[in-house]
Amino acid sequence: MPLPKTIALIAHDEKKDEMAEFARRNEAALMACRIFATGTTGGRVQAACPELDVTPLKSGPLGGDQQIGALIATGEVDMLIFFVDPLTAMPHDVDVKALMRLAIVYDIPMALNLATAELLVAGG
Ligand SMILES: O=C(CO)COP(=O)(O)O
Repeated sequence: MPLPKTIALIAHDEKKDEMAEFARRNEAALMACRIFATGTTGGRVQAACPELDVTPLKSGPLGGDQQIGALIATGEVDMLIFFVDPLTAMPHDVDVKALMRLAIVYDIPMALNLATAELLVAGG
């Protein structure tokens, strides 16, 4: 199954290396997609894979999660890959929860860890 046309990529700080490696490993599949990302994540992904079509939004704590939530609500993002750090308290935890809630409300595929993200890009 081909990937959806538009994907959001987000990684908390402790997971950004993992996201950059994930993007590199799956660069061929991601080439077919428009990618939205929170600010710092987008910069890391673009640096790792300069050929990818990455649109960076605001950094997560400054509203980036909410921007991606709005894109899900308007049907402009149809898959979410979000490498969450479960061991660090976040000042914008409510934004993170709101984003996950919208992904559930609009029933888009959502991966919150590497294992699930690999399944999604493999079409599983
Ligand atoms: O905080 C984030 C998601 O909640 C990620 O934001 P950055 O990609 O800007 O670090």
